[in-house]
Amino acid sequence: MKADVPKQFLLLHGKPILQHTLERFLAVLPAAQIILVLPVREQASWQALCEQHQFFPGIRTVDGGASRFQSVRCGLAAIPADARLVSVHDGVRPFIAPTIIQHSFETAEQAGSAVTAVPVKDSVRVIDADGRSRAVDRRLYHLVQTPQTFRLDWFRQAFAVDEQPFFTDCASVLEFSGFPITLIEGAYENIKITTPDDLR
Ligand SMILES: C[C@](O)(CO)[C@H](O)COP(=O)(O)O
Repeated sequence: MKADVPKQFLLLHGKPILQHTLERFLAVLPAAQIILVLPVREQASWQALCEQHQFFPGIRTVDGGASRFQSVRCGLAAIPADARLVSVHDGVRPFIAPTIIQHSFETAEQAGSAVTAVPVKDSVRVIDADGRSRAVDRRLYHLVQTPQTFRLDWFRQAFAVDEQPFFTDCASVLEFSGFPITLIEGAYENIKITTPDDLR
């Protein structure tokens, strides 16, 4: 992001991006237990931001790990044993629609998993080992987003494996253990704020 502060703490309309994201979930699921996973070095800054913006959501915050997989595991350890579903969302996806959050939980309740995704709109080319590119059928591809919601028992079993280099999201972790992945319709505006142009 080329900023001095972590991107989830940058202000959007005067509020930290992370606050926007959490407010979306709190509005849809007021009774859900939200666990915020943050790197240990960011915990104090987040508390300071909450004070500054008078944002006291009463949610549990835990220290993350060295990778996305390890951080999700840290969050998982804080989930009560009697919970049925777990949903993982990127803190930097503040434009998540309430309807998608609801649909994600409803689908996971029925199917065991609900992974938000949108069809690819542009043409797609794959770069082969020899450096040449070739066109592929874009109808075969979806762009994966969050939330990603799962049965908690599947999730715990899947996250007990050793971390693999191709784990880029929770869906790839559950798929590795053989659990079926059900896609639900996401939204193009549900962007992951990653680079300065995303913020604009
Ligand atoms: C989970 C995700 O948002 C799906 O597109 C993405 O894989 C997260 O990637 P990151 O590198 O952990 O931000």
